[in-house]
Amino acid sequence: MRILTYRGLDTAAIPGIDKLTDRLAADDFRSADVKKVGDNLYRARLDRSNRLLFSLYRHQGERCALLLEYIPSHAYEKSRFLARGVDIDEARIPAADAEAADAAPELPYLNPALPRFHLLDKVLSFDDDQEHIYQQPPPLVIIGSAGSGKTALTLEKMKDAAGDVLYVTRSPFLVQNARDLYYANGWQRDDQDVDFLSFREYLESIQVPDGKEITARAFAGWAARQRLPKALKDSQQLFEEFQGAITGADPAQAYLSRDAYLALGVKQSIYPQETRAEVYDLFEKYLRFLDEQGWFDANLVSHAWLSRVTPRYDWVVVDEVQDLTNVQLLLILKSLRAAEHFLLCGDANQIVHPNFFSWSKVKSLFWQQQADSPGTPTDLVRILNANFRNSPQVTETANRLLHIKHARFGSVDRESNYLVRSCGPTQGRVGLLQDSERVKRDLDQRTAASTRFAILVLHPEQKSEVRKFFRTPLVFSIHEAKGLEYENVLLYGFLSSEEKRFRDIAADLTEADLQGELRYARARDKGDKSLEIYKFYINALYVAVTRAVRNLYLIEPRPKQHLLALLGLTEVHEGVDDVEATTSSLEEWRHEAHRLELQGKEEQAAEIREQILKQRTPPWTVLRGEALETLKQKALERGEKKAGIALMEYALIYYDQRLLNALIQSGVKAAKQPDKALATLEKKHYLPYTLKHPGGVLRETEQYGVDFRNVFDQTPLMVASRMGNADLIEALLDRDADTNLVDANGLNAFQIALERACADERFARRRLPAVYERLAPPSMDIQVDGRLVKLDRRLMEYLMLCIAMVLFYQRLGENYATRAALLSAADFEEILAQFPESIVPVRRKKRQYISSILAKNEIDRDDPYNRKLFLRWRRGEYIINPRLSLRIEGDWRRIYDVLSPQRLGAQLRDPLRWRQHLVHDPNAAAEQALDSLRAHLQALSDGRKLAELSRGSRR
Ligand SMILES: Nc1ncnc2c1ncn2[C@@H]1O[C@H](COP(=O)(O)OP(=O)(O)OP(=O)(O)O)[C@@H](O)[C@H]1O
Repeated sequence: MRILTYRGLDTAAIPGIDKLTDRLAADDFRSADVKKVGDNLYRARLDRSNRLLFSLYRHQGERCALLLEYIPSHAYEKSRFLARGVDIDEARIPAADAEAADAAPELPYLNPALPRFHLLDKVLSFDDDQEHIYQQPPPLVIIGSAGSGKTALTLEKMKDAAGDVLYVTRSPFLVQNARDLYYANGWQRDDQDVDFLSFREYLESIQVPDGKEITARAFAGWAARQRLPKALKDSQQLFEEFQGAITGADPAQAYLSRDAYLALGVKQSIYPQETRAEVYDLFEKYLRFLDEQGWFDANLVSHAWLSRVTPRYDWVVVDEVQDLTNVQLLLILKSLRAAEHFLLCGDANQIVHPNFFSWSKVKSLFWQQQADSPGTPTDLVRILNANFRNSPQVTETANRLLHIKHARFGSVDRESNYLVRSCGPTQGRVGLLQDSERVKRDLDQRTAASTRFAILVLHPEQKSEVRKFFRTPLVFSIHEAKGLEYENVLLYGFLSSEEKRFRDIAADLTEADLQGELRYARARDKGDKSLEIYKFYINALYVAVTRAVRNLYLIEPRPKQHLLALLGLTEVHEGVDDVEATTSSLEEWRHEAHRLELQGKEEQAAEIREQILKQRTPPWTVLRGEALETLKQKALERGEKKAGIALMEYALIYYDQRLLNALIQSGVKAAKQPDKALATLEKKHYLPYTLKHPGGVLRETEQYGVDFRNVFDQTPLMVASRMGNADLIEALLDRDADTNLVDANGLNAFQIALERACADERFARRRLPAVYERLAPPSMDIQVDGRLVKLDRRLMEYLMLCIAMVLFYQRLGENYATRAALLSAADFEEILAQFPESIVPVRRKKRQYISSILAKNEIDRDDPYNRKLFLRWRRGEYIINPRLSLRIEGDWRRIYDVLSPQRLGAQLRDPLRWRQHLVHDPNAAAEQALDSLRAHLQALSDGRKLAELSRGSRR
């Protein structure tokens, strides 16, 4: 058996490791005392009390043991790889033998020369190029085609960096994905603080810009309202020109002057000289449009922010750098404490519209930055040219395209001048299909229900043509296709829609022009503008082809085209028997819709939900806004009994003590015994959420979507969380339930479980750990002093802010009404004391520690890591900073708009009577106190200073 060691495992520090690995290598599992302790997790015996954890794999018929973790003194509960909180009884776990490896998963690639492996979401053995780059110090620019492992390698390199680290890329989807990969399998490093930010979030972390970022869609809407001359009809192209040529390219200015724009060289603009004046007129209109309609342009903001950004990172990683402009990149690099501590990766061949990205520009940007620090390395660029994602057949076609592009237009630049070596795990097919009714019908039948088959067209208008023949919702124009990948891809009329262009591209090339390696060559005719325009078409085709992981099909009405012949596609197939016929489950379609939504492909996601999932809107009325007001009227003013009960239920769910008081006063007796009423309510409304087999809940999610709202404005995830049903939570998360949605109190599902745990010690001990693990969102977006702060869930501040939100309802009203007190360290201490160790370690539960966190995050405290979460009202008493905002479902909302101050209340108390006729009603005084608290919160939210307010003294 082959032995491989995880890169994070320090074998030198493990006693008896050599003897044990010898035994494993000899397949002697018996002497190694191997036992199975988890899913592909085995433990072997090092000595009496120490153990080693490993996994089994196969590679090309060979058995492999992958050593993962040292477990000293039976301390399985501290293991990174075993699920937290495991309880392993060594005497009861089954023994395993070496044959277990024969059924183990296959490793797609294994470098024969490297004994160490890496681990993200899966095991990786780096090839020689990857390993070489992995060993290089920064600065580094890693260039590689799609699927060459840039992201994987970069993330592994990032793990070696201590201090403050930034990972930034344009697409929010990629950011989320990268973060998940990074922390997969329980990875953590205490001396590292990583921000995973999309470029927009990065801008916001310097200063949140006013308005919303302009989108291609909004731009297209604006462009449609202009009278555009024919040459400027393509709004996407115009958008690219504004964002890549007029703004963004020159960091020295926000945008080019008219003269500077007109003077741009042929290669610096999409448009020929004669149309540029009109383009610039439109650009000026665009600037006005942004201003008037409250949009912002990321380049313009980036330029403005150059004067605000300060160094705050020790390491910066920029992924998909080709999607960023020069000014954006400069803004990122300026956040570095040491200018050369960066890692950039990207692929110039994946640019669809020419946005004027070039590696030489990136390099010169770096050199400008470095002007005053000579002695930095000159050779920054490293190239990855393997492909681990696509089948060899698809890679071969992509390589041919690179050849054609090279032969016709010269190299994009010296750095993007390489072919791709396929390490693709599976074989595939590339074929041309007959454009006939029968083929299309058969193809549709095989693919309509499959999430693994997508159709790509060049122009958005072609989508409606495709829909005449194909039912699949997975139809994309090339601009939408970037970043997507599917097992099977059909290009429909891709070349025929621009036959002349593609004919001109293929020109008189012959097979002989497509041989050998690419050599760096400049374009044949630099002045020929048309060549620039053609690049769009060839790049588009390149991107389209590389979306296919395994099989690529083309249907062309006119299949006899020279370019197709150059790609080796001369034979037209009439049968589609080879095409995989799959019916994806509803589950898979749900995932697909969700994945597309995350990537901003709303149109296709909506189509899936409508056509395939057939989701409906629930028939009931959700209690919010007007419906809630009407209910209040019926219950409180008209005294309707049924309405009274419904309103009481609402008040109980939302800790609305004021509403409960009103109900008691209007004679709803049950409201006097909230605990009893709550138990009844849970039986009445939440029973299906407590069952071991929650089929009823899941069926409802199938009808209405996983995040539907019940009458109380709660999603199924929120209710499952409230009931502490970890299995149901798991099932809902598997269906992509959204953990960020909030209820009518502004609390998300995780905070709802916290709310319960704060009030119920048993829940905190028994239910909270499993819920916490699954539901706490990785970070909270907060805004303080106009800047975005991503509060990571690993921080104590995250938990403290969440608890403060919960205590707002549970304690603040009572504290203030009875003692004129707010929230203190004692309140937090009391709550945290009942949380289990796995959530909060003992040292973090101590009063002193809690006080230090409150103090460190006071708004006026001078501390570099102050997140300004709390306002100190008076000594030892706090509220959440009223000037703090939270991002809720995409929009910034001030904290006391998210929470509901009108719900602050205190329990009714009996009037005090003394002598014979003197009566004091404490309830009126309490209400008065709370009114003044509400007024204070409002004033502080509006920007008044605490010192300006007259605060009541303690009673
Ligand atoms: N050495 C390796 N062995 C096996 N699989 C690998 C290896 N390196 C990368 N991969 C896998 O190949 C796939 C592509 O890698 P990755 O996403 O890092 O590529 P990329 O260059 O960033 O691609 P893109 O430009 O499309 O984002 C991933 O599934 C990754 O896990």
